[in-house]
Amino acid sequence: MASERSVAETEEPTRTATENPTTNSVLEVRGVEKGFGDGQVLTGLDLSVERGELLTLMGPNGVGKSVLLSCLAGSTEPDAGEIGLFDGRSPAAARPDVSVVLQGDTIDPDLSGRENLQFYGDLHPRATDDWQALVERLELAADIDRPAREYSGGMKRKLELAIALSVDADLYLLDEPTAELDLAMIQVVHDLLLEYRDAGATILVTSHAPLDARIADRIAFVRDGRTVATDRPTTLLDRLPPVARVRGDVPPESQFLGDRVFQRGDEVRGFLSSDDDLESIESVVESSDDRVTVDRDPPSYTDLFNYYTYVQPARGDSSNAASSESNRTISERAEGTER
Ligand SMILES: Nc1ncnc2c1ncn2[C@@H]1O[C@H](COP(=O)(O)OP(=O)(O)OP(=O)(O)O)[C@@H](O)[C@H]1O
Repeated sequence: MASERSVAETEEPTRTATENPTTNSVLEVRGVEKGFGDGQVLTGLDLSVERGELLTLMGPNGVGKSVLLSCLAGSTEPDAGEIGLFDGRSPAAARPDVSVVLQGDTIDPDLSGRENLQFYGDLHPRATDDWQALVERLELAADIDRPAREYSGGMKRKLELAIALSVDADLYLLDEPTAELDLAMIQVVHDLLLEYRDAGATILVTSHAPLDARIADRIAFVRDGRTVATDRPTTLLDRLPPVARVRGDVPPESQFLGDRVFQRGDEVRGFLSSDDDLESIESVVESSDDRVTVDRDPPSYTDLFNYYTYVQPARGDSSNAASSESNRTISERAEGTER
């Protein structure tokens, strides 16, 4: 039975692996570029994932999250840049210690759920029988002998996740594991990922759902093919410009940073240069109408997503501590050598 615990969007992560100062890097990505034909997808992406942390890679549809994961898994060759896993191994060399789910790329529709699990279990050297408990937790047990072609989108996501998590890996690369899941099942998946993280696994999850920010030790936002911000969720929230909430009227977008406003239910939200801008918004809305309110509101994870996706000018990620080391190659760092 799925947990009934509510998923509060602004709930903060309860356990944070990155508070442990002894962690070290499991995944290093430096200047990765990848294009298809004339279209450039990744344009020099840097990323570092620490041992035992759960990092959520966020960005809008089509920004290149899956392409990056495919590069990390060794399924796609980058055009440029470096990828080092664990002690600087290539994706191909690291494969026995990594468990990967690339969305929509895993399940054989002609096999049942159980046969898919057995097929992938035979392929991976670190596969376990944990899939039986996982399909129970994910409420897939009743459908496990049906052909996968009959599965809904959410059932396929759950089967992919059971395949990935039944491997006793050191690093999990999970492409949008909560896509198409209902809220109760998202909570189950979040609980599972935190359990794996707490047991010592390193997890990289991609997502365009602000809800997935709540389990992240760190979030990395991708925009225009590179990371534009990487930090703990609370740090990123603290760093956001003031958020204005307007109810009862829609002020001009030009009043807000990035000339953007965001509709949420019956309110409009936008970012301000400073709290002083609240007054100028009040001056342009229908302030004689009692139903119109303008106030400052604490930022939510949706605000965080909107800011880094649509408002902040795209630029390199100065907050990614690892990028300050980008002048050293991954192999140099793996060997502990200095330039
Ligand atoms: N094999 C390919 N050939 C050509 N273009 C591709 C290929 N694979 C990905 N792309 C393009 O790369 C871009 C990034 O795709 P990707 O699937 O990585 O996005 P994403 O960030 O994972 O999006 P979503 O959140 O929708 O899953 C898209 O424009 C996509 O069309």
